[in-house]
Amino acid sequence: MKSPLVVFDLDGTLIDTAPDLIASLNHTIASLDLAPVNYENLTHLVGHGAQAMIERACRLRGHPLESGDLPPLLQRFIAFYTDTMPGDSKPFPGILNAMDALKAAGFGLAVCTNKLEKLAVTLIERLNLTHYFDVITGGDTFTVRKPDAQHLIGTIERAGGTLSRTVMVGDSANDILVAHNAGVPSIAVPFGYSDVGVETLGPSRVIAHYDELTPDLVRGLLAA
Ligand SMILES: O=C(O)COP(=O)(O)O
Ligand SMILES: [Mg+2]
Repeated sequence: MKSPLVVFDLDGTLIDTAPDLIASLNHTIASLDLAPVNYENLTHLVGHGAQAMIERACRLRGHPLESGDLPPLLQRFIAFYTDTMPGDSKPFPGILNAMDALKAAGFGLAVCTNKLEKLAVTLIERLNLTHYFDVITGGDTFTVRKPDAQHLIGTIERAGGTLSRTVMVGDSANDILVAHNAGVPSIAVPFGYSDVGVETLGPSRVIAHYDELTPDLVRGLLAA
């Protein structure tokens, strides 16, 4: 039987990236003379990748984008974010111990994020976390992204895992939805960037701290 696989979302789940996402977004929209956004705004903006984040921020600031506006803004975002990474971004409390314990128990670990793959890989590299993961897939790795089941299914395939032995961990609607769509159990964390309470998203479990993310919890969800 294949080892269990735990697939993590990135922004708001593995890593607290909010300060750098906000700074990069504000650097980007400043070029249009738009007022900055804050953490409260971010929960409505993040989760669908950089393009959607920029489009939503511009709309929020009363400047809906026209076709052709986006590419230079996206380049500006990517350049600034790449230059500043890892910035103030850091792994959430307890996640490294939890991943160490999962790996020691023989579990595979993977990342399935709607962040652009290159940005996700670079951030994880600069935080020296690359060795934890069998695979990192982003919002542009496949032709579809979360909440489309194929993003998670493709991630599991690349990690050498199997659908019936996988649990998804995330902070937002797209993570719980992608797990539901792929038919795998999900664990929600309440400290990320969801604009609604994560318990309302229908996860299999909510954990308040990564101390709770043990091999036994994952085995229990897989057995249920
Ligand atoms: O960057 C985003 O918009 C989403 O990132 P996430 O899927 O890792 O939460
Ligand atoms: Mg997230």
